[in-house]
Amino acid sequence: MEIKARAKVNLCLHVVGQREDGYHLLDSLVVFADIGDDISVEPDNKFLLEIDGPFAAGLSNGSDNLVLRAAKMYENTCNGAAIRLTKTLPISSGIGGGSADAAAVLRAISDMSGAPIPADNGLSLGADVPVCLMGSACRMRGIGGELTPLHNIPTLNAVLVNPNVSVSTPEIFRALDCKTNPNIGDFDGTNFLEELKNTRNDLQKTAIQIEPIIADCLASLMQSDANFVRMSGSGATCFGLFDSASNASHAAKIIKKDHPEWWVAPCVLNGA
Ligand SMILES: C[C@](O)(CO)[C@H](O)COP(=O)(O)OP(=O)(O)OC[C@H]1O[C@@H](n2ccc(N)nc2=O)[C@H](O)[C@@H]1O
Ligand SMILES: Nc1ncnc2c1ncn2[C@@H]1O[C@H](COP(=O)(O)OP(=O)(O)OP(=O)(O)O)[C@@H](O)[C@H]1O
Repeated sequence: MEIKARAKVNLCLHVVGQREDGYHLLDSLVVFADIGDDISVEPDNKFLLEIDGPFAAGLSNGSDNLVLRAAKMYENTCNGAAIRLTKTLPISSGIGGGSADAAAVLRAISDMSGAPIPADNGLSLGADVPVCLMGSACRMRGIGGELTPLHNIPTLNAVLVNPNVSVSTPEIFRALDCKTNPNIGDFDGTNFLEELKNTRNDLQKTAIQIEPIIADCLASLMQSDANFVRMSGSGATCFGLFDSASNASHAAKIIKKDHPEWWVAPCVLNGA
């Protein structure tokens, strides 16, 4: 079974509170790209993981890999699975690569073996796993597990830019100076870009303080005539939105030419 573990983009991410256990309460609009990691899953008598692809070197195939942690949630309901992960998304980059991989494996083993998806929808593996299991535009609240589907978000031509710098999600949350920001408010998508401009990524300022190169990514997207730019998740990946696929592709070529060491990916967000 072959599955695409699609990149997640937080169009906005408001930090609206903090629980006693330290986890933050979020209010986020999440969409998915048509690009991601590739995963193949076949039945086996034990759980095995092989990794290849451009970002394979940053990961071990040991028991800490989210793919194996997801697979082992089926230890009592499935004999095993041989899994291949082709890692094309940068690691610790704010586009949920690890969570998308985990969600894809939860789905694949459930389909393959008939075992039900775990009751917490993978939340114990990572706050982004439930939204990645949903795999379509959602408003995400709570610590990540409260999901409401969104039907009025348009299909978006985008460019994702990562400066090849890993960002630690806990470090960014810890360094926030305000953890009680306002919620998103009403968002029905009828005047999408205008409504989006009234939202925020409350992690962006802190992420730029820790990794100033994120500001360069945002600036390069602005200079290539994006209609809107912002950082996704805890960074460092930034996205720009464009009028057309050809404008996005043109912008991606220019940014890559100026910054050959960056990961630059034109894509479609919230496509069919
Ligand atoms: C920033 C987001 O990507 C937004 O979509 C997610 O909230 C993070 O999702 P994730 O990487 O799957 O996060 P996890 O692996 O569950 O958490 C990593 C760390 O981020 C912090 N964390 C995460 C989610 C959350 N709601 N509050 C937090 O404070 C915690 O310190 C946690 O130990
Ligand atoms: N299969 C995997 N793919 C990516 N990262 C993994 C995987 N398994 C474990 N990890 C670990 O999980 C951590 C975060 O990975 P991930 O790439 O999902 O971060 P992220 O893109 O910042 O996600 P988010 O947007 O959810 O914060 C890293 O420390 C990484 O080493």
